[in-house]
Amino acid sequence: FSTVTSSYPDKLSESVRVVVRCRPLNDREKAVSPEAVLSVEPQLCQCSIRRPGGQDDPPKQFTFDGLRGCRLDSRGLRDVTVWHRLSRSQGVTEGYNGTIFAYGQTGSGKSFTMQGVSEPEAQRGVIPRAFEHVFETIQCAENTKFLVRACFLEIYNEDIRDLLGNDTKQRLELKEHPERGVYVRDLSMHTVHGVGECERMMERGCRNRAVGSTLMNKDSSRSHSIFTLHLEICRTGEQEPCRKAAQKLCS
Ligand SMILES: Nc1ncnc2c1ncn2[C@@H]1O[C@H](COP(=O)(O)OP(=O)(O)OP(=O)(O)O)[C@@H](O)[C@H]1O
Repeated sequence: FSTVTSSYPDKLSESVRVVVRCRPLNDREKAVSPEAVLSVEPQLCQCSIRRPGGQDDPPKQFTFDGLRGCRLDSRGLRDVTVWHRLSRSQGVTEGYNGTIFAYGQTGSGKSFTMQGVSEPEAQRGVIPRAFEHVFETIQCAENTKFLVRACFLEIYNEDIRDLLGNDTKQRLELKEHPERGVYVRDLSMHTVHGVGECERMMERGCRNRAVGSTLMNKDSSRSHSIFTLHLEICRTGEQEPCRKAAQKLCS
């Protein structure tokens, strides 16, 4: 995607960036009201919402750091760039902490956006793209050693569970340490060496997630999950201490 230009800037002074994704109407929504009330202008990162039936009312307009529409045609390719860059934009391999999380009502496409599907390429999620980015960067890095460890937890009804632990039903405690900050006690950590290992852990953890059903989404997850990659970055032959950074991927 690197040759495709995008209005989504590479370097922003803001530490928080908001990218909006609009999903196509599903069959239930089309049956209720086939009228499209949302229009998007990805180049301007703007979307407009019209009141249903209010043809004469001016639409409400919103601007974000990036925007991806529903279509996956040739123009959609440019929109994919936004997604691709989002998953690459976090500087975890340079020692900066980062979080990517999806926010929206049930059925809006949070899991689909974060996890996605392997085919077509354009529908791959932010999480697999972020795995690739981290390990591609590690492979290309010179004079630097990396230790990568993963953990995966679920928050469901205020309870925290370790999706990769020996006992995935056990409730874990949230603690705070003056140097470490907020952490989950007894959360298991797993050393990972590549994208395949991360994907297998993700699959294993997802099988242990609580899945419910809502009127708006028959596969509703009803819970939040956080997959974290913890990196230790050591420059070989230098005296400076190793840096630590974490990339959190939430859905
Ligand atoms: N961009 C998209 N294109 C096509 N289908 C989509 C898209 N986004 C979501 N969907 C479909 O919409 C349904 C709901 O998506 P998803 O499960 O990701 O929602 P969610 O926001 O995670 O919901 P919940 O909070 O209830 O878990 C799924 O069947 C998914 O395949």
